[in-house]
Amino acid sequence: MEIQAITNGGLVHKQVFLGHPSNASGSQDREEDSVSISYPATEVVGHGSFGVVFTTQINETGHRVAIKKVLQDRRFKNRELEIMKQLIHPQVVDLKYYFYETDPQGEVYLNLILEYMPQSLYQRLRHFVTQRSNMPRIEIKFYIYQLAKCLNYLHTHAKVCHRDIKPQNLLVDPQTFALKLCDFGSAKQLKPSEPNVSYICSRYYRAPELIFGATNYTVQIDIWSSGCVMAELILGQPMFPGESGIDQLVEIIKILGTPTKQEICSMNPNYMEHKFPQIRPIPLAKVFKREDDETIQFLSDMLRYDPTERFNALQCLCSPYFDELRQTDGQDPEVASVVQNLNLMDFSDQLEFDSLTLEESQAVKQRLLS
Ligand SMILES: Nc1ncnc2c1ncn2[C@@H]1O[C@H](COP(=O)(O)OP(=O)(O)OP(=O)(O)O)[C@@H](O)[C@H]1O
Repeated sequence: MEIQAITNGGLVHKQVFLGHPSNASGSQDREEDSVSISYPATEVVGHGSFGVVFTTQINETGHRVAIKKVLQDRRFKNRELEIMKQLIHPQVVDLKYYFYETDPQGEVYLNLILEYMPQSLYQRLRHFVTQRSNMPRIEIKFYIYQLAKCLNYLHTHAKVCHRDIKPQNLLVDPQTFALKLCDFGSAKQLKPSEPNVSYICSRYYRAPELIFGATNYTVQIDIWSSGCVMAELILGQPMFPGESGIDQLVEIIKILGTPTKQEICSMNPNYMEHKFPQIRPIPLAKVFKREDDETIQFLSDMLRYDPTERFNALQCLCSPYFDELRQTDGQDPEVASVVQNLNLMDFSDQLEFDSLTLEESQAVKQRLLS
């Protein structure tokens, strides 16, 4: 779903709740957490599977925002809202406010007022593809680094799995190269003791354990999707363009080869007895002919069948592939200025390393900041 806005003059006045209420523990909507705002009325043009998104500017703050309107089932809390209220990170689209509306038929709608970003990564990539050119390697590196930073925060601090990482849900500003994750409509806090549905995530980006129908999957499914996104930015087209659920597995096997018994066991032990045709892997260096060793190695670390062998978000951040962003001596001044403006080397102990022991976090910091 893409968004557009047509302003038709009139001002809308709304009493809205703050996206991050002062009393973080309470999920009740409290009057003391509400403010009044106004914005020019906009006509909705884009429709998605769950709702509509339009854009406007808040009069009181001057902030450009995107308003996502979704049908709200009165019987349940909205999971997207509950998750977004908790998330505060530079690489997550910020929930500024929210409000409810009832239409003449009595249907309740939830409106999420979000920080605005000019483009999706999907649109950005199309820009290069239509020009028959490639996205510059350094631009890919800026985006994938921010995605890894975002997932490290989501997975370790917030314990949230996004479950729908794809270029359409990664919003970018091509002027600054900032990237922010949006659409938490499929996101969930995964608990090891509770099963989760496997029919989530958009087809091309689905981790193999989801295709195998696993219900005990982990946040590592987001890393697979991120590997697919990175591959797509390099290739200019999806790496595994499956035409159906099962064809998706065929596309993966065509490149990575048939998974071993142990890999299948790690994805879903129920498939152990299943016979798969034996296909040999194609080395990634052949698929990505013009990429250097670090890039190939990093892609293969993200695109592993076994979710426990697949890099986690922090391992991704530590990959030599990103050393170009960390280099201090002789770094290209343009790269250095993007790194500085986006605060890419800024880490908050509390948000980003709180799953590590003191020793581990010191070692990681040395790697990340050297
Ligand atoms: N904060 C934002 N700033 C700018 N554009 C946004 C923003 N949030 C969403 N969009 C645009 O709206 C599209 C749809 O948003 P989102 O994915 O949250 O809605 P959805 O109903 O879940 O859509 P879909 O059916 O594509 O899953 C995004 O792909 C993006 O193009």
